[in-house]
Amino acid sequence: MEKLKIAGGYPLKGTVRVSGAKNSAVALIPATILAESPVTIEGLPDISDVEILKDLLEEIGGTVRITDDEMTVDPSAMISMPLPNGKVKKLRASYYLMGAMLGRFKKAVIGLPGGCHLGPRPIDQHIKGFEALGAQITNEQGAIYLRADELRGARIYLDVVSVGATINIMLAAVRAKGRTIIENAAKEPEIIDVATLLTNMGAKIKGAGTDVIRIDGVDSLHGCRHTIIPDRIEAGTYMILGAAMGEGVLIDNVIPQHLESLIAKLREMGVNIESGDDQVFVNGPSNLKAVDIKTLVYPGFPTDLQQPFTALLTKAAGSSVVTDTIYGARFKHIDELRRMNANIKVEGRSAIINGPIQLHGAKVKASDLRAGAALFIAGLMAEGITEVTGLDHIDRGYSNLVEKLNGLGATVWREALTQEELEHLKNT
Ligand SMILES: CC(=O)N[C@H]1[C@@H](OP(=O)(O)OP(=O)(O)OC[C@H]2O[C@@H](n3ccc(=O)[nH]c3=O)[C@H](O)[C@@H]2O)O[C@H](CO)[C@@H](O)[C@@H]1O
Ligand SMILES: C=C(OP(=O)(O)O)C(=O)O
Repeated sequence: MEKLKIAGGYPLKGTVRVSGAKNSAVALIPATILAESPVTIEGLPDISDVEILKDLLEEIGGTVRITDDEMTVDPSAMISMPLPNGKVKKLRASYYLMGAMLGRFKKAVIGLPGGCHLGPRPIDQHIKGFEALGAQITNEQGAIYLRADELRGARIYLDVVSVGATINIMLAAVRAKGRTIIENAAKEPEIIDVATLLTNMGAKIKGAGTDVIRIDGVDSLHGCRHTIIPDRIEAGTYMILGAAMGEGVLIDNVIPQHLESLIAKLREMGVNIESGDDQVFVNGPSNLKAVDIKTLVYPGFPTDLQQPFTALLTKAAGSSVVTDTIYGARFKHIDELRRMNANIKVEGRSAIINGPIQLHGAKVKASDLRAGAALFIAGLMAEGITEVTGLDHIDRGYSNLVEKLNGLGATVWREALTQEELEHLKNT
C-alpha cells in the first residue's frame, strides 16, 4: 500500500489532458455483454474500476484485450455465471452487470455493489425498473437474483432521478420485447454516451439526455467501435485546482458545456476562465470571493465536485455554504480538511466554510474518491508536506494522477506505507 506525498504551496502552470469518463467507462464496459460480436471502446481511463470490470467480464467468459487506452471485448462465449461476491463489491458500477446480463441471458446473480460510502445508496429504482420489465427479483444474503422468462417493454416512472437506474433499465430494455419508456430519467452526459454505444450496437433509443427515454427492444445487438466522452469530473477537478493554484492552467480534452455550473461558480468567485471547443483555460487570481453552492442533478452543480470545491473555498474571502442535496452525508473530507487548518462547520446537509485560511500540510486519509480529490487539492494549496492515505479510493477515478500533477509543475510522489502506518490504517 502507498501514500501520496505532496510538497504544497507552489503555483501550477501548463497543460493537462483529461482522460475518458469513469462514469461512462463503467457502464460502457458492462454494455458490451449485450453484443454478439466484439466491441471496441477507445479512450478508456487508466483507473482501477476499469481493471476490475475487465476481470469481471473475463470471469463470465469474455475475452478482453487492452492496448493503451483501447479495450476490445469479445462477448460471444460469455455465460450467466453468478457473481455473488468478490470483485463486484469493489465498485459501485458492478450493478450494471444486472441490467446487461438480464438483457442478454434473462438471468443474473450479482452481489450488492460497493463504491464510495456517501450515506445510504439504495438500488430500489433499478429493481423497480427490472420488475416492470417482467423480471422476478430476490435478495439472498446480499446477492440480487434476477430471472425473467421474457422481458417486455414497460412504462417506468423513476421516483428519484437516478443515473444508475436510468442506465441499468436502458441496458435491460434494449433486449425486451416492445417499447419501454423511462420517465423522470436522469440527463447526465454519461447516459447519452451509453445510449450512443447501444445505438451503434443496433439498439433503438430516443431521448437520452432528456427526462423521457424511449427504447424499442431488438432481437440482437452487434459489435462496434466507440469513443468515450471526456471525464467532466476529472476536468472539473483540474479546473478547481487551476483556480486554487494556477498561474495559467489549460485543461485539454473537455466538453465545456458539461461543466457550465462549475464554470459559472468559478467566475462568480473571480476566476478568469476562457473556454474553447475542447479546452478550458483557468487562471486563479490571488483574491477569491466566497460563494454558495447546492448540488443538483445534471445540469446542476455535480455532487462529485462538491468535495474538491470545498477545498478551494477555504481560500475564498468570507463565508461559503455548500449544500449536498444528492448525498446529505458526503462530508467525510471535512474533518481531514480541518486537520489542515480549515475553518469549516457541518450543519445537516451543509458545510459552512470561513476563509481565507492558509492550509497547512498534514497526514490525512481519503475516505472516498472525491474526498481524496479534495485532499490532494488541499495538499497542493497548503504550506509544507501533506501525506494522503486511502489511495485505493483515488485510484478508482484519477488516471495517471502523479504524472498529470507533476506535468503542471507540482511536486507529488507515491511512497510505500511504513509498517506502523499500515497498523494504524487497519485500526481506523
Ligand atoms: C458509477 C456512477 O455513475 N456513479 C455516479 C452515479 O451514482 P449512482 O448512479 O449510484 O447515483 P444515483 O444517480 O442513482 O443517485 C442519486 C440519488 O438517488 C438515490 N437513489 C438512487 C437509486 C435508487 O434506486 N434509489 C435511490 O434512492 C441515491 O441514494 C442518491 O441520493 O451518480 C451519482 C450522482 O450524480 C454520482 O455521485 C456517482 O459518481
Ligand atoms: C461517487 C462516485 O463514484 P461511485 O458511484 O463509482 O462510487 C464518484 O465518482 O465520485
